[in-house]
Amino acid sequence: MKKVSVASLLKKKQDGQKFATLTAYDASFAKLFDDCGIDLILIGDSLGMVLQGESSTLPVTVEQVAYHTRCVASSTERTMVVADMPFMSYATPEQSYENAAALMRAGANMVKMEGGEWLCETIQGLVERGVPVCGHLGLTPQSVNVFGGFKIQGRGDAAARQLINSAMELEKAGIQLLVLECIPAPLAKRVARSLTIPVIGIGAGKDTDGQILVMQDMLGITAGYVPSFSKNYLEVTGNIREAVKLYIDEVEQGLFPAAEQSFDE
Ligand SMILES: Nc1nc(=O)c2c([nH]1)NC[C@@H]1CN(c3ccc(C(=O)N[C@@H](CCC(=O)O)C(=O)O)cc3)CN21
Ligand SMILES: CC(C)C(=O)C(=O)O
Ligand SMILES: [Mg+2]
Repeated sequence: MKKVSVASLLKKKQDGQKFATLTAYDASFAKLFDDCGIDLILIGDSLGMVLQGESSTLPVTVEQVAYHTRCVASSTERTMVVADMPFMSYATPEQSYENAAALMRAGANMVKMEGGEWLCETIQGLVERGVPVCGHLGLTPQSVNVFGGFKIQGRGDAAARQLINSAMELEKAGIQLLVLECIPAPLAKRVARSLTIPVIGIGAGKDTDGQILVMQDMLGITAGYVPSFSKNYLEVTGNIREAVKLYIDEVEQGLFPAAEQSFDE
């Protein structure tokens, strides 16, 4: 089976075709998502919250993400595999090379890092050394202590301008995908239209090129807090495979996220 690549996601963007992605942390769900046609699986550092029961993503280590990346990569054929670089594992370019290498050796096709302009040198260095990079802007959960909680970002003209500038600088530095989390829908739409690369949203409205959800949220089995921008698809279908297929369908048709799962401003 032909593997999904950045080029195929870029083609979807250019053709105006939306795509669905999910987090996964183990072989069984990863295989199920791969079978259902999920284009990209993220081994998110959300695993600290949904697997370990922590109240933030900060305790997660590179070794833990590498372990779960191995679990996912070993059972997937078609889907792209992206691994989160955990908190403080990419504070300097040198540190990022070593830690990204561990995740790539574990089977990732790309690594994801949270942050703006300060990351540009790191991104350029990684790409030059053969590591594809996905950016992440908006509500970047590793900065929860700076934000003072999991709060919507990018509200107001100044914050919006700042986020658009950051996105353009990251693209120039070499990211091939960008995640936008928990920002007003109109801002996410502007960013997606301003960039050539595919933009994947979570709590960022329906006008990004792709969508991502934490798998436990879309199955309604999350221990702890469930963000308001998620939707329980298992409740609708009563069957996991059908839930995943319905999610893909709703994303492709532009039905998810609806207004109730988006922030206007
Ligand atoms: N289960 C789960 N789902 C996620 O989407 C997720 C995680 N865990 N862990 C890592 C991060 C943290 N995330 C979060 C967590 C909470 C909110 C939250 O409380 N959002 C409020 C908006 C707050 C505001 O209005 O400013 C919401 O209503 O959704 C958002 C993202 C997203 N990620
Ligand atoms: C919510 C997604 C984008 C993420 O970073 C994670 O699952 O850790
Ligand atoms: Mg993450």
